[in-house]
This record gives sequence, C-alpha cells and structure tokens, in this order.
Amino acid sequence: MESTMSSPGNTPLPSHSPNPIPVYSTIAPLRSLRRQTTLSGQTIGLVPTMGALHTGHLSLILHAAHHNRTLVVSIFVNPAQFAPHEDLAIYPRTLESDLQQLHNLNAQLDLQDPTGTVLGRIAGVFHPEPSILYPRGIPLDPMKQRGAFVSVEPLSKKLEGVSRPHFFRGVATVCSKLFNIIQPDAAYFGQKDVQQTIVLKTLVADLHFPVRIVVCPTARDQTDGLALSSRNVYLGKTRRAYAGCLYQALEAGRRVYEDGLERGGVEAKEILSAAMMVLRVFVEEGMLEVEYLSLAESGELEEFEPEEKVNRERGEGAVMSGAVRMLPIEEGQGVVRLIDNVIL
Ligand SMILES: Nc1ncnc2c1ncn2[C@@H]1O[C@H](COP(=O)(O)OP(=O)(O)OP(=O)(O)O)[C@@H](O)[C@H]1O
Ligand SMILES: CC(C)(CO)[C@@H](O)C(=O)[O-]
Ligand code: BAL
Repeated sequence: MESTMSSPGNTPLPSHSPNPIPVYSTIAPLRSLRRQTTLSGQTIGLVPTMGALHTGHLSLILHAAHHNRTLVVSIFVNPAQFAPHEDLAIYPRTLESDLQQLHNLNAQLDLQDPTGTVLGRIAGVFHPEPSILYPRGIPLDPMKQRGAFVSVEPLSKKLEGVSRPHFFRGVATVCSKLFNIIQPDAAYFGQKDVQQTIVLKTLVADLHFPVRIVVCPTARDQTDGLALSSRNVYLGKTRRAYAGCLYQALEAGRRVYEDGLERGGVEAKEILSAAMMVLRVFVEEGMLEVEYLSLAESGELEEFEPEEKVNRERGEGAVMSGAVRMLPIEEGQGVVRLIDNVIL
C-alpha cells in the first residue's frame, strides 16, 4: 500500500514538490523498489528510526545520501524493544512533521552538495503497523512473545542491557526484519547508541546479512553538548538546563586520559572518577542518579579493570559511556534516562 506525503488519516501535507515521498506500510512495494534499484545498478541506504525526527536523524540521512542514490527511512516505534514499564504508549509520534522534514531534506538533496557530487534522495518511507512486522502479535511481556526473535549474546546483557534486559533482542529482531524486507546495501546508525551499533555489527557478521553497518557521529546541542534525542522532549525547561552534564562528564574523563598520555597512561579509575566528579554535585542535590559510567574496549565492550593503565596502545578507540536518570523535579514529570558516549 502506498500513500504520498499524507498521514494514515490521509490528511495531505503542504507540499511544493512534484515528487512527494511515498509512504509504504506493506512489504511488496519495497521489494519492487529493491528490484528496480538493483536493475539500475544503484545501491540502497537504509536509515532505521523510531520517528520524532531531529537533526541527529537528518545527519544520518545526509551521510547515507553521500553514498547511495536510493534512500529508505523507516519510522517504526518497535514494541519488542520496550519493557512493559517503559514509555511505548507515550513515545513521541510525530509522523506528519517527520514527513515534512524528510520532504524538505529531499529538496535540499536535489540541489546537490557544493562539490557537485550528486546526492541520493529519499525514495520511500517505511511506516508499517506492528502486525506487518510481527504477524504472530507482539505482547509487551517479552516472556509471552511468539515467533522468531534474534539475540546477540553476551553483549546484550551488558551496560544498557542491565536496566533494559530485552532491549537489544527487540532491536536485533526488528533490524533483521528491516534488513530482510528492504535489503539495503548499507544501514546507517548513530554513535549515540554505541552499544546498539556493536550489537548490530555482530548480528550482520554472525548471520551473514549482506548489509554494511555504518556508524555516524553524534549530533549535539551546540551550546552544552547534550546529545540530540527524541526523548529529550520529556525533560522540560529546568532539567534541560543541566542535561548537558553527562556529555561534560565524559569529556572531563577524556581530558584526563589525554593528559595522561604524556605520562605513559593513567589508571582507568582516574578517568572514570574525573567523569563522576562532574556528576556528583547533581547526584548530591537529588537531581539525577548515575546508572553506569563505563570504560570498555570497543569490540565486546569488555570493561577495563580499575587499576589498569590506559595508554595510547590500550586506550585509543576505547568507549567511555554513561547513562543517567534525570529525576523528576516538577509536578507531573517522570524519570528521563539519558545515554551518551565518547570514543577515546
Ligand atoms: N544525536 C544523534 N546523533 C546521531 N544519530 C542519532 C542521534 N540520536 C539518535 N540517533 C540515531 O538515530 C537512529 C534512530 O534513533 P531513534 O529514532 O531511537 O532516535 P533517538 O533520538 O535516539 O530516540 P530515543 O530518545 O528513543 O533514544 C539511531 O541509529 C540513533 O542512534
Ligand atoms: C534501530 C532502531 C530504529 C530499532 O528500532 C532503534 O533502536 C533506534 O531508533 O535506535
Ligand atoms: N535510540 C534507541 C531506541 C530506544 O532507546 O528505544
């Protein structure tokens, strides 16, 4: 089924382009797009998202446009990666404005880049109902889910997997489905969700998916470095004012690592405590809780031992990541989890 620049309710969006982006809710038209693209000798770049698009998502699409003539963006809030107590029901869903942003981006892509390179353009948005991707239904309790699921172990149990135990199973499963349906040559993901990118690289290697996983830099707020994220809308003005502290903490850790290189390296615990020092003041004021601060190698996210010397040889490319729970400070607010990371 295909619609053009309209919401499922069929409200047409303002459009000045003669070529609105088709929105597909079923699989067959994507198979035919794949066939046509192959016949014309072009590649498909896929950008999977859960919608509520922001500049971070658009930067992934722009990146993909430099390497593929045909782009597909998926917008699907995947129930399988949410735990029953998480925010599936209230996750921001802004399809109309998402489509408008994609439409505007296509207009920019049509103009080519300043070097004269011909850029790709978004040829379709995949926006299925859950029943299309999960034909056996998708009960929220992961213990009751039926059908085929994919998990990547033991990576999925570490860091993010501790507080979100079935999150990566949901991500690996939905991405397997998207890869099989769209059959992209490459799929583009953000560095912000670093563990997700490692899980997905392992998935495509182990299951021999012919898809290249491309990791693109984290887009940040220019003032305080907060990683752009769809869930930032939950923060409210007051918490937003100090939400950049996670990134600033990670940067403080990175500085200790870099200064230590002159002295042949520093212990992992010194790097992490520099990061913790930035967060401590907020913790003591009851403004946030730290779920984890981690310094790990980039392959399987194996943690450095606290006393281990992190020097150029061991440290370069290591992942320093963190997750904090921004506690409610005003009436009606819930906890907002922020994650971020820097690569040493
Ligand atoms: N700030 C960002 N910079 C670069 N990529 C990003 C950024 N934020 C999200 N992405 C990437 O966009 C893709 C889709 O992510 P998603 O739709 O979950 O957005 P999100 O902002 O991460 O939302 P959430 O608040 O649910 O984490 C993922 O590959 C994710 O890593
Ligand atoms: C990759 C993804 C679209 C799978 O639902 C999601 O985890 C996300 O948005 O990062
Ligand atoms: N960007 C990761 C999707 C999630 O947190 O559910």
